[in-house]
Amino acid sequence: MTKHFDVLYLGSGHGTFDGAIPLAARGKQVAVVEPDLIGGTCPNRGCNAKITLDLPASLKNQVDRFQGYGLDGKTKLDWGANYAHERQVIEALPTMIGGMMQQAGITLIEGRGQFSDAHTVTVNGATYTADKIVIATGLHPHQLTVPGAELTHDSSDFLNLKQLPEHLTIIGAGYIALETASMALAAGSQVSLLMRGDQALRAFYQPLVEQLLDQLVAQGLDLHRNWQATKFTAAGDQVTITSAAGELTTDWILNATGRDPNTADLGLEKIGVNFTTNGITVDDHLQTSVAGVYASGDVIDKQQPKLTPTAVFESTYLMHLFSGDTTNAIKYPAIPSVVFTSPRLAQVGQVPATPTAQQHVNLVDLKADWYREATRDLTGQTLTVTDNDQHLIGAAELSEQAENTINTVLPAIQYQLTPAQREQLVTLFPTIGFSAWAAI
Ligand SMILES: Cc1cc2nc3c(=O)[nH]c(=O)nc-3n(C[C@H](O)[C@H](O)[C@H](O)COP(=O)(O)OP(=O)(O)OC[C@H]3O[C@@H](n4cnc5c(N)ncnc54)[C@H](O)[C@@H]3O)c2cc1C
Ligand SMILES: NC(=O)c1ccc[n+]([C@@H]2O[C@H](COP(=O)([O-])OP(=O)(O)OC[C@H]3O[C@@H](n4cnc5c(N)ncnc54)[C@H](O)[C@@H]3O)[C@@H](O)[C@H]2O)c1
Repeated sequence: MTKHFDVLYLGSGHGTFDGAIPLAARGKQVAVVEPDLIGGTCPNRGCNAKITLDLPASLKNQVDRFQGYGLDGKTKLDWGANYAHERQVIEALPTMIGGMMQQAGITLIEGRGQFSDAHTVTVNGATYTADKIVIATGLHPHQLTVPGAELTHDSSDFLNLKQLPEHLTIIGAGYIALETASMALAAGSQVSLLMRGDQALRAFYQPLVEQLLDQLVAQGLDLHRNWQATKFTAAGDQVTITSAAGELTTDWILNATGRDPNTADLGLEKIGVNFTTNGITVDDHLQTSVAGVYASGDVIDKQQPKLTPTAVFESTYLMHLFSGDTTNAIKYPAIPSVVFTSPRLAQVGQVPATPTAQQHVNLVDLKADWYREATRDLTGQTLTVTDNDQHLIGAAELSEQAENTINTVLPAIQYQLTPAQREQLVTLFPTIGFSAWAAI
């Protein structure tokens, strides 16, 4: 017998569960289809796994900076123990998230979903119908097409390494490439990073990106610009990478050249859901080209960064839409982003390469703040961008605590606080929050 639901989600990541759980708790009949680990990329092979491995790496760098300033004796990162801790932290997450869904009354269906019509999905031969179906199938690592590409590895493979290679080579210059380089350098690997062009982290404020690259090079990064791999060849236990610029032989290669939307084999063409190579096309209510079929999270073709906070915001919006709380179009807030390198690079809002007459840019050295002297965090900068009425409209920072600076100033941007209103918000002293608030 075909089971019918109010809402059925394809995928169980943040694009689904942050909205699906409260939706089911409000009495809607909800189903979630998932072929893999419950919770999707972020908990299992993304944010949570990565940050657990990174925290000791960034802490090690902080301890190193305090040598001769109150600490005596450098520390060593034990990758095997770091990996074991990562597993301990993340292994329980699928059961925890699945338990929260079941407790709310959600039916979990194991398997890969495929549309047979706009209201019907088949999973392992069984048929399920729903008034509304949400496609939240996320992304998968981009595959290189040059000969020998099967000799490279993806970010999940890296997060599962019990032991780091002596010489790691990373292809790409985005989030995953730089975060992995930062961790591996702290763990003592030799790291080469091959940039296809001349710019890393294209969406970020480039003067700060260049400072970040300088700092990683100072930590030992072997950085090659304009170096495009044309071939990979096995060389004993190693792999040789060929490019027009020369050859490089290495122990292990991370392909960090981006992630592509999971739009294949869903039956989208059959039911008429439009999509591009960047994801599923949606309107301002996250509805696809087919009535009753929605999309949420990374799989959407959008301008906003494909991050967990964006996926959480979208799944929560859909929960309100499906519950009848709103009929309004989605209105995205200022969405912050951070690269978890050491130092971190974080930003939010407008960070113009060439400011207009309405954008006033102020770039200040961390050194100007006494608290950064106390934290031995002295080499980055803080960027603030204000409009003609002194509202904060953008901010960025390169520092070990940049994520906390940007989190602190978010309300000033989102609610367009005036200088007088900002004065009414008093932060703890001495903290990074105080420094951040003082900077705006
Ligand atoms: C290494 C790495 C580190 C990251 N670090 C951060 C970070 O620090 N901060 C941050 O904000 N973001 C980070 N991200 C991005 C973040 O993980 C994603 O933005 C987030 O997971 C998006 O959630 P989602 O639900 O849209 O997709 P996913 O979490 O990818 O979930 C999609 C789910 O759909 C399932 N699925 C696929 N096809 C089907 C089908 N046919 N039927 C049913 N289910 C299907 C998949 O198995 C998957 O579980 C990171 C990503 C990676 C890869
Ligand atoms: N801290 C975070 O929030 C975080 C961390 C990791 C991943 N993520 C998310 O995961 C996703 C994927 O991250 P990513 O770093 O793989 O993608 P990305 O888009 O950030 O970077 C891809 C990089 O690969 C390069 N590239 C593309 N094709 C190439 C080729 N053929 N040869 C060489 N270089 C090539 C690009 O120029 C770019 O530098 C993003 O959506 C990102 O938002 C976020």
